[in-house]
Amino acid sequence: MASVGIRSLSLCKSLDLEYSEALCAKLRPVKVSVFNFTCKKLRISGGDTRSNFLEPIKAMDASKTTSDVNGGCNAIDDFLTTDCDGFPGKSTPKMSTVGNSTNIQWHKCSVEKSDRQELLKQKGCVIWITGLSGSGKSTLACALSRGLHARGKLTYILDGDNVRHGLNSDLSFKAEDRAENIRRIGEVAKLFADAGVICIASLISPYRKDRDACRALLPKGDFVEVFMDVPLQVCEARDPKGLYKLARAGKIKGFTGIDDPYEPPLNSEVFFPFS
Ligand SMILES: Nc1ncnc2c1ncn2[C@@H]1O[C@H](COP(=O)(O)OS(=O)(=O)O)[C@@H](OP(=O)(O)O)[C@H]1O
Ligand SMILES: Nc1ncnc2c1ncn2[C@@H]1O[C@H](COP(=O)(O)OP(=O)(O)O)[C@@H](O)[C@H]1O
Repeated sequence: MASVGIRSLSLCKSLDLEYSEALCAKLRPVKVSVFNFTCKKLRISGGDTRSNFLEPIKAMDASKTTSDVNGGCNAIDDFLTTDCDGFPGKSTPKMSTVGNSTNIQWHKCSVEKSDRQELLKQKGCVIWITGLSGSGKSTLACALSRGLHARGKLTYILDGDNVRHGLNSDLSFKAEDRAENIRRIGEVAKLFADAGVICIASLISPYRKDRDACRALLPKGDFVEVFMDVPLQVCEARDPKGLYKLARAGKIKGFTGIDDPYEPPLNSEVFFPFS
């Protein structure tokens, strides 16, 4: 009989998600609350949202001729990008070097994360599900997404297997490629959270250092690590894709849990122990 452990779920007050998937019937239902967000005033409302939204743009466009002489930073530009620092005639832009990218500049927009969160009435965050192949990561991710969707919350799943079909199709399973896989997914997850979306990342992410680096990308409290603490023997007995069998037969090299390490989290916010 499996049981559910929760180390800390203090993130949520306003919405409780009862996790009780049919597939996970053996698990005791767990209240997962991640979304404590008090909605402030909404700026866009009413049935005719689209045309209301355009009114201020039209009004500002009418004043375009007078402000156009002003370094190309006219009223409509102001509305779309209040920050005109990048335009000629304005303050000297501050250039940076990040990794191999030189002479780059962060462009700030007046529509910020908080505005998007207000619009969506939720808090953008990352729920990071880690565990061995076959531990139930995808099942939990999907159940969580379905439960939140039913409650009007916008979610998006970044599943390791799926992302490897596109963005990360150039990566193998050797250690440095796994690290790059996790780094990229961490960065994408951060963008989703910045968009105000509840991003559910579901990937083995076997190395602690890589997961911790993803955590460090987000403000404190916005990264919720969920550990599927299911023993190798259980995952191997499930073996839904037959990969453990192939790994044991030596047909897959470097398979997590068999001949590649899995480093369990030391302090995950949520864990699902199997007993
Ligand atoms: N060598 C090796 N080790 C582990 N897993 C392997 C391997 N080769 C292929 N697979 C399949 O790839 C899925 C894991 O991809 P991830 O992107 O989540 O892995 S990782 O985070 O980069 O370690 C994983 O899917 P899940 O079972 O959903 O975890 C496996 O089906
Ligand atoms: N709580 C659970 N109890 C029993 N079986 C489960 C549970 N969660 C998932 N499974 C089954 O285990 C297998 C692996 O689940 P999956 O979600 O694909 O794991 P992962 O994404 O970690 O590889 C699937 O056959 C799934 O139906």
